[in-house]
Amino acid sequence: MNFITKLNAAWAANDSLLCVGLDPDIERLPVQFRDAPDGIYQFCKEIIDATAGLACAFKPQIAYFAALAAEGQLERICAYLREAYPHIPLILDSKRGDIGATAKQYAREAYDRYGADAVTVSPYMGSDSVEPYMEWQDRGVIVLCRTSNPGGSDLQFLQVDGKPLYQHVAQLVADKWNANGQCALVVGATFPEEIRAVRDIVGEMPLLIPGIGAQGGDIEATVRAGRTTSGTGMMINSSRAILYAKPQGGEDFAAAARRVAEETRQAINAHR
Ligand SMILES: O=C(O)c1cc(=O)[nH]c(=O)n1[C@@H]1O[C@H](COP(=O)(O)O)[C@@H](O)[C@H]1O
Repeated sequence: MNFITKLNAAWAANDSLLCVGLDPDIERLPVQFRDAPDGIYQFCKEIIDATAGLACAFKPQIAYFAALAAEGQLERICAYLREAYPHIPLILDSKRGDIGATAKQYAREAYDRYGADAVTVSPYMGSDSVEPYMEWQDRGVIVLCRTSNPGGSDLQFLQVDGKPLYQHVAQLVADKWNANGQCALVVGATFPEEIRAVRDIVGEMPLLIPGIGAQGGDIEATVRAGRTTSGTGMMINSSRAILYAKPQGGEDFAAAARRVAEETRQAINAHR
């Protein structure tokens, strides 16, 4: 099953547009996981089990693993996701971008080493830097377009031939790079007007939308701007707000994560 088909099925199966981000910051993990040799894996596994019924995708961010030489634990997390929840897309967030020969190695890393269904990539080195990913025709290529961070405006809002640069990226992906129908775009929830502009350019193409939760993006404005005619079309990511949800009453961290994930899923669904 290819990435887009799997994503469509996951949207329907869990009635969810919520992507759960796996960004395990060692300093914020519950104390029992910090010194354990496989503590990052165990923490993420509990989060995955607590939220799998509520998510349309999981998105591990590679930096949290690579910084601690914990790629082995990321491999185990990906293997666990593929085995226990094969119907939920696994997005490796590594935001790669390099010349073709090197990009091919990054593609092998994402798709073969980690078995990801999709990977995030930067568009700024151009067509030949994303072509190697397209050789894996059943996998997704998620291209940065209008990122959620304030500094994204430095370049992405530059006017080029009468329109902002991020709109050129959306047009290029829709017209050329998406020939196999395997692309998606990243647009931040912190920029709902730009979500709408991108949706107008790309039709039904899926959007990965980080920026709700810890970054303060507005869920209602996001969903209204990004939904497709079928009320889907988005993987709305939340990482820290779910991973480090504050337990209430007798809850543990996983129950708190599940509660916040469910509240987020419902808040999204209220506006589809
Ligand atoms: O590609 C991404 O996932 C991404 C793009 C973007 O524009 N903004 C953004 O925050 N992200 C990622 O989405 C996640 C957001 O995390 P929270 O702010 O904790 O929900 C992090 O893993 C970021 O690296």
